[in-house]
Amino acid sequence: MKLGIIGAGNMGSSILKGVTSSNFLENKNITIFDLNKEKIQELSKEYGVKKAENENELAKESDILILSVKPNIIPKVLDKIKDDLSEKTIVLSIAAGISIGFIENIIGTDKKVIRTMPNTPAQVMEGMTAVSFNHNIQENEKSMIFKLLNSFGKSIEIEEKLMHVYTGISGSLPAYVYVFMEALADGGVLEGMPRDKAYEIIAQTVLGSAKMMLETKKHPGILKDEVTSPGGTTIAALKVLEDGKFRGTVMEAVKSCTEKSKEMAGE
Ligand SMILES: NC(=O)C1=CN([C@@H]2O[C@H](COP(=O)(O)OP(=O)(O)OC[C@H]3O[C@@H](n4cnc5c(N)ncnc54)[C@H](OP(=O)(O)O)[C@@H]3O)[C@@H](O)[C@H]2O)C=CC1
Ligand SMILES: O=C(O)[C@@H]1CCC=N1
Repeated sequence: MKLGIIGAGNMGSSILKGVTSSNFLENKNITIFDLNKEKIQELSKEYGVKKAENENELAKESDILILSVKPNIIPKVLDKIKDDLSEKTIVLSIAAGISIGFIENIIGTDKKVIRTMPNTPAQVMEGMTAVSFNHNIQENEKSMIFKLLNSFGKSIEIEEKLMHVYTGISGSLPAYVYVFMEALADGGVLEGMPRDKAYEIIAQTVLGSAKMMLETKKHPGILKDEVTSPGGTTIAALKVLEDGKFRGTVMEAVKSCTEKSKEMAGE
């Protein structure tokens, strides 16, 4: 099985890092292509993967071809490679706001097309990826794709129409979490905590909080109540967050992200 990755930017290289750290397939069976020759030279050396000379060469030799270029570049890439794809090639897009139908319109409805929405924690094998399949994907191919996606984290099949909101609660979420963590560190610095210590403390606390929710399966409200002593420190902080419309602001952010994804798709 040969895996090709077109576009080795933030997300493409995160997937590359995750897949090569797993035992999904041997690194020599992975080939990458990016317009930036220096970047692919470095990545191919770092991960022991092959590099293609161009998109066409990669499309011809890949069984699964991951498209990880910006959404506005997708039509150009598809146009270029459409004659290099066989009916067996699985084209897997990670582009925000690019539908399965849009891809089929360019390469043909007889082709195998998968739409996904991963996230950058893939590079530490803690990614979360949503997936929707077109009707040409067989059950055994679905299993293989889940193995691929699970090699760098977890994955879930969703209805394609939910991809927009999924982007709002997962694809883009790492950025909101990092802004929250940076703001927490600023608060710590304001109160005299050295910044490097603050980042370490906050990252471990966010990791532990997420792990607790996954492992205990308790409602987040219950986990919150377990931290919140009557008349204590936590409720004093939560009151400030509520006064600042924390929850409403987060909900608006998810809505705005979802709407942007729909706008990019022309919906
Ligand atoms: N970043 C993220 O967290 C996530 C991104 N995505 C999706 O992933 C895709 C890529 O995003 P991201 O990695 O952030 O973007 P980047 O700009 O970091 O990466 C895209 C890469 O593709 C290269 N490129 C441009 N044209 C071509 C081409 N014709 N052939 C090969 N490579 C090309 C770019 O080179 P150059 O810079 O020289 O143009 C760049 O290195 C997008 O569609 C986005 O919606 C999905 C989930 C999460
Ligand atoms: O910001 C973006 O458009 C991409 C999609 C999800 C995360 N990054």
